[in-house]
Amino acid sequence: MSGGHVVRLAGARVVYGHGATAFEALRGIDLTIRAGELTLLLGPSGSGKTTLLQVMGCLLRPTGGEVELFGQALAGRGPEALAQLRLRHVGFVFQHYNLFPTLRAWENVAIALDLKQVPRARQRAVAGDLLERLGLGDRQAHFPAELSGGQKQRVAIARALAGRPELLLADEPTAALDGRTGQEVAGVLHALAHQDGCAVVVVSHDPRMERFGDRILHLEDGHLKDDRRPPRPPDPPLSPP
Ligand SMILES: Nc1ncnc2c1ncn2[C@@H]1O[C@H](COP(=O)(O)OP(=O)(O)OP(=O)(O)O)[C@@H](O)[C@H]1O
Repeated sequence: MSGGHVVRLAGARVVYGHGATAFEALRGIDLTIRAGELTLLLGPSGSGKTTLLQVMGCLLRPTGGEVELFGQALAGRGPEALAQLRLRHVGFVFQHYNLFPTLRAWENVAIALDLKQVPRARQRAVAGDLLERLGLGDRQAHFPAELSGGQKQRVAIARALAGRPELLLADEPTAALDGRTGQEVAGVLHALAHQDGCAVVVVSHDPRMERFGDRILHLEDGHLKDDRRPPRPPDPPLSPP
């Protein structure tokens, strides 16, 4: 495989368990993820979507096949090298936000800046800029319990962006949100791909996400089914109104 793409998988397989209980969750995935696009990954429960996201994010080493991140093959790299790759290049967003309840919004973002070794004196300002950008300038000192679901998810996106990732992986980011808020969060993710050139991959059951996908991939029983483009992707502003 050659470089130039954010992620490339060739014949990627994942088998969970051993012997009689072995289960093949991914059965030979060939896939390229490009910068500047939102790739939407759809599929029924148990089809392997989260497993595929974990392989792309170096959280899970495939049982077989090849994975390349930024043109670098992952085979043979140890856990520490994979952790460094993740830290430098990949941001994660989850359905349930995974915010620390005892930390304020800006502190939840600053945690990620700490890992990136941004000096402590700068962290508040950088976290503030990120939250401002996501429309949360006036919510920086709030605790998660004082924020709406959409605001919590935007804090989680700000935290994922703290490391300036080239690859943003989101697992059901709108599943816990109502329609309008889900659309706003989807618009933020879409804008990150289009305005910042990030490669964004979103796993979703949510049909409302479809219009935000530049590419739509369908996973069934560990196989990729097809790849189609909707006729006209929207171009919403980054900050919700
Ligand atoms: N750690 C594990 N050990 C054994 N089997 C697992 C493990 N993780 C996932 N699986 C199985 O692998 C298959 C794919 O799981 P995965 O979580 O990737 O699916 P999914 O498409 O994300 O599902 P959902 O939409 O329900 O989250 C499922 O059948 C699941 O039961």
